[in-house]
Amino acid sequence: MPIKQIKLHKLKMRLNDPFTTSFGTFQDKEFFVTEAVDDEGNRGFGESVAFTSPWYSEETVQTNLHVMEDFLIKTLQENKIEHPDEVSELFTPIKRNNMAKSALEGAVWDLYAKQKNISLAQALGGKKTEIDVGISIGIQPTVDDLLQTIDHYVQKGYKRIKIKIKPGWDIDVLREVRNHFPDTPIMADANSAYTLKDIDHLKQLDDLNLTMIEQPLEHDDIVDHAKLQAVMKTPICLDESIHSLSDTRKAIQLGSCKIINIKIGRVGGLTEAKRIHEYCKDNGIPVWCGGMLEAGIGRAHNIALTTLPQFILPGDTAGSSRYWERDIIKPEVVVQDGVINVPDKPGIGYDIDDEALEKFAVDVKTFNFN
Ligand SMILES: O=C(O)CCC(=O)C1=CC=C[C@@H](O)[C@@H]1C(=O)O
Ligand SMILES: [Mg+2]
Repeated sequence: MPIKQIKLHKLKMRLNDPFTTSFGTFQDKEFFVTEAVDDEGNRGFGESVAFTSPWYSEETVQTNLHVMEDFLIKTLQENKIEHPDEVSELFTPIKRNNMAKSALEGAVWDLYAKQKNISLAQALGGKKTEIDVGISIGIQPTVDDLLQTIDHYVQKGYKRIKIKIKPGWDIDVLREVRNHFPDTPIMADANSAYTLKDIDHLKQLDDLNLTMIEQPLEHDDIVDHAKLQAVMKTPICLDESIHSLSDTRKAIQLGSCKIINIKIGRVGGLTEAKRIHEYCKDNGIPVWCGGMLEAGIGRAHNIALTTLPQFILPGDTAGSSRYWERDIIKPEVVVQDGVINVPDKPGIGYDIDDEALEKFAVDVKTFNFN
């Protein structure tokens, strides 16, 4: 699948609304659309997910650019790739920087699927033709705002509601939510806002029939989470702690969690995401596909991954309009009654809106291959 050229389109897009988590609030999103072109003119696309500040992980838009242009693209230029699974192997000597790796690997996967004239879902081995999705709601100004926002999305049929929590905005708020929505699948994402000192406080969550509590403790912990899971009925789901199949194996063996949130960028790409999926399937661990407020290309990759069988819980892949007035793909991702129909066109299955790509681009770098 010889690549002739890689392009890094740096985009800046404004979210419809500010997004608040236990770390803070932002509304402008900068990221890279990666483009891999072959000598037949096929174009494969990926999308980076690191934010402009290192609050979710150690990576940022700037570190992604540095590692892609100074290391990863060189590695792709120096090696002939026959299958996208080879990319993560080639990138192994470069430590961590998973989001940079994933952004480029995603473009290679999309290019490969287009060259084979199959959908990305088929290339990954996925069989589902539609996927159930939930929605993630950032921290709201008041409980009433939260209840109204939840009601809006429950009426739209989203299959699960994810609520951000942090000390001072947790048990009472969730109790209020549960009173208003007694039968709706509800989960909470703490983004590492608690420690084991909060163990008794967190155990109150067990009365609220949550589907899970996501990443309650430190962003790189699996030992304390095992201690917490041992005394909590509510399943713990790990997000930030899981960067690889190796982390997954250790977390499952230690009993640190009962559910894994797989984010393609966080684990270094689709090949590693597939490996984590297979391990969880073999060990009876449900997985779901997390989100990083992606634009349409990242959303399309998440949809393709979610067609694999162990993605049995609704993920965070909402419709494009959840975040964007205008997306960079055509058609946009649409959710109907909490369901997305998986596109069966070659590759990611959505066309790139080149006009939108140009409109939101603040810089484009081109790397030619010999
Ligand atoms: O992309 C989406 O719709 C979900 C986004 C989301 O919930 C998150 C994105 C990034 C960090 C966190 O705030 C949170 C998460 O941890 O899953
Ligand atoms: Mg999370």
